[in-house]
Amino acid sequence: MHAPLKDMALVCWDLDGTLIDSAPDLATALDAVLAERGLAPAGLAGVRDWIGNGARRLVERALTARSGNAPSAAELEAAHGAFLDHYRQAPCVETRLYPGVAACLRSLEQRGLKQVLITNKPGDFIAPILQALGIGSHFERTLGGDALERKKPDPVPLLHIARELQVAPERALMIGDSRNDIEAGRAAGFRTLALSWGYNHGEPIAASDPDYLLDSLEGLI
Ligand SMILES: O=C(O)COP(=O)(O)O
Ligand SMILES: [Mg+2]
Repeated sequence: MHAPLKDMALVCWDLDGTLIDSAPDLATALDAVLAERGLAPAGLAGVRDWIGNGARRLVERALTARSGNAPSAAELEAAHGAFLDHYRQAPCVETRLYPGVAACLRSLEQRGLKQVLITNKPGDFIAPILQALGIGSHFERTLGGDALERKKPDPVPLLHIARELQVAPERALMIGDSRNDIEAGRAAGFRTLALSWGYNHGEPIAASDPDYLLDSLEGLI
């Protein structure tokens, strides 16, 4: 068995930038919100740099960058609501699985590993996207960014899942594309695996010093 999975019982997957390239549909919704406010689009590049800490932070970063000012609480509230409305209408039009994802999820399941999804994305969007892409059946649990008081990089969601599934932290692996995943995993006492293709606020994920770093999921199968 490959080193990252040795002695593991539980694999916790991040969603955006790890399993799915969701930036195009996020950009469509975000750009609609910006256009309604007379602001220039965020585009794919903006989304890729600003995603990772949940929808509200994505909208806040976009408004701040494109208007030159941080939004007031009321402006942010309204724009966040508008973003969720737009995204809800089309969460999985251009969103795609990254190469090797479906095969990897199948392979790990066949080896008897428990698999769960821990994302900072609002929970309502998880099932429609997983279903549209045909990977929903592989996860014993899914946890959205609004499910608990705290989200990644806080370890709370990871520890919550490990407790629920009765797996010791040292037998759990967090796999993700961003420093939020690696910091959460380390703080939870999990092993950490970073994937190089996702979104990490414009920085190389190696800077977060994960236990393992892969450029392809072939390395896990
Ligand atoms: O910030 C988001 O909404 C995406 O978060 P994720 O990378 O934790 O799936
Ligand atoms: Mg991610």
